[in-house]
Amino acid sequence: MVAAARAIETHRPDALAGDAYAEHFVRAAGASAAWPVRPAEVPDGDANPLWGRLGRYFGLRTRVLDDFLVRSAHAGARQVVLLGAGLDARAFRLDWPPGRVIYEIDRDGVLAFKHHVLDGLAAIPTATRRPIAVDLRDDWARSLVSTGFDPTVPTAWLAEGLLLYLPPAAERLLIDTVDRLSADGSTLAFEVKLGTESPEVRASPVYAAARQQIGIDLLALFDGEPRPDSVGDLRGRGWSTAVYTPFDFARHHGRGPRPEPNDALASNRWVFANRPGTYV
Ligand SMILES: C[S@@+](CC[C@H](N)C(=O)[O-])C[C@H]1O[C@@H](n2cnc3c(N)ncnc32)[C@H](O)[C@@H]1O
Repeated sequence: MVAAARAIETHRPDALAGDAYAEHFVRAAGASAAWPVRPAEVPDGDANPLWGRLGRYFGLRTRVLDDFLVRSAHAGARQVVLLGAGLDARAFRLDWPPGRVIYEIDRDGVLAFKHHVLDGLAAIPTATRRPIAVDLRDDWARSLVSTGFDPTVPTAWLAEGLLLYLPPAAERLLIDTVDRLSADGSTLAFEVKLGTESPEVRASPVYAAARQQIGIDLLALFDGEPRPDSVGDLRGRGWSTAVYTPFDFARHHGRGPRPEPNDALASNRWVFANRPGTYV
């Protein structure tokens, strides 16, 4: 779904991010004609709650986190770790400074599908890329370090669209591991949902549209348990943190999504954290 949104974003006249691989992932997944990859294929355009509004949200998120990673790399991060990398093609499409190493962590089946598509396109990474097939509920630090990750140099970490699917114990493990393996000057960005959705929000058009248009119950995918306070945890460990709503960035870029009543996006926060030693 994120890949379809990125494909649509790529072809918007006011695109905030470009991902030429995204539409190939959607097609290879065998998604039916109901899955658009161009703005012209979206029924009702921007008024469509799923591919219009939520799609714009994914486009905005992609751009904001592209900027975060590239800025971190230029500020001194030598390594990038994409946690729950999914079909993120940043290792192929961003202009990395020389010498950067990108680790992509996800489950085996997801990475196998990704490699099948990228190999078919003869895609060439723009940095050294090291995929790691591991479950983030397990001891993934060991796999990361044994693949060459160096905890003594600054790292940029990203958990985009991930924590809302993980059980609280895995989120706590993730924050603890990032803290333990981060040299001074490291950065972390992640997305959280504050609390569980109210009945009004659960009835919002975006969730209904996902069920109707692509047969996916998004709410059923979220982990429903109370979330840990990862921002407070990081602050207690000496990280500086800044928390934004997506609407802050939408305003900055002069486009949607904008807040609306019973908004499924209202509880989303994007968190940027720095380990003292640099400021990105
Ligand atoms: C919504 S996707 C986001 C993917 C990517 N970060 C992006 O924004 O394009 C969530 C990803 O997290 C991965 N994921 C979820 N639970 C995981 C787990 N326990 N271990 C490893 N990966 C996991 C999924 O396989 C999926 O690729």
